[in-house]
Amino acid sequence: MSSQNLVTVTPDKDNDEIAIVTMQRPPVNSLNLELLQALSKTLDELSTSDFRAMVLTSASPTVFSAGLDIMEMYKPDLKRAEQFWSTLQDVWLKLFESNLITAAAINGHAPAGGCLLAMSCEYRAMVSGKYSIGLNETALGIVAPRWFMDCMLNTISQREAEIALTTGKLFSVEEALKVGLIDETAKDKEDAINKCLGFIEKFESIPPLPRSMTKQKFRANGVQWLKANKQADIDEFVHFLKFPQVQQSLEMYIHMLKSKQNKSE
Ligand SMILES: CCCC/C=C\CC(=O)SCCNC(=O)CCNC(=O)[C@H](O)C(C)(C)COP(=O)(O)OP(=O)(O)OC[C@H]1O[C@@H](n2cnc3c(N)ncnc32)[C@H](O)[C@@H]1OP(=O)(O)O
Repeated sequence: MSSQNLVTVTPDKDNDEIAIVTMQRPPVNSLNLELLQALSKTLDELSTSDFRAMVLTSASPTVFSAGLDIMEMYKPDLKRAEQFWSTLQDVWLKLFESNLITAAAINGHAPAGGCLLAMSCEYRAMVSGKYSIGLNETALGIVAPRWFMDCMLNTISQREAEIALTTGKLFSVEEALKVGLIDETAKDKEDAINKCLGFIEKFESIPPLPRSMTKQKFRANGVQWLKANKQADIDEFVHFLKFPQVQQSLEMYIHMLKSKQNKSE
């Protein structure tokens, strides 16, 4: 699939000022460099378009996004790893600080980087079912960067976030609702999108500029560190990938994912 098709933008059928942004990198929307580049380009285009709001969702029936593509971190080409991390930083900054009203229709699992994308939006509706969401990095033997943590702190309490991150917790849909990691549950993807549209409707009579400036002021503390330390953060990521223990943990995790699949065959 060409990178152009990895993300589609469709106007909502009843309101052409709302973009439905769909990630479609089968099977699980894992965020590789190309998907991140497509997201970054889409966010640039949306920021200068007539759209005033976006709903982020996925074309997969059971996965919103499986997070970062582990193959980008396992035995990586270091130049590509730098570009990969820098693009992830850009996607996060563009989405977290977007002028648009942003909502996530989470139609399946959203671990790690998938949770980051959802948390970067202003509102989250998640389809009920045996899905999970959270920052599970420690369970993989890796450490979430501090801007992932800052992003979670914009959503849930410091105490809940610290326990969740240190234990690598993946929340069930009910648990996520209870701690405020998601705002509402939905019966299916269509219902999740409708709930996002309901959230967007709240701003019907609010002028866009003061709205987005207010949002950005609330979010300024979270982005300040990354903006001041972009290159140091890239260097730390690349340095971290060079540790044999990190590569070993990733290798074990990849085997676990593959053997999980063999078992269910
Ligand atoms: C300093 C570093 C900081 C890093 C910060 C962030 C880190 C991350 O985001 S790391 C990624 C964390 N993600 C996960 O832990 C999720 C892993 N995946 C799953 O748990 C399941 O795949 C999921 C629940 C999302 C979906 O389950 P299923 O629908 O049952 O699918 P499969 O598990 O069978 O997967 C299908 C296929 O996709 C491959 N896969 C899954 N996730 C990833 C991934 N994140 N990266 C790359 N590839 C992934 C999986 O191995 C299967 O591949 P095949 O065997 O080749 O079909």
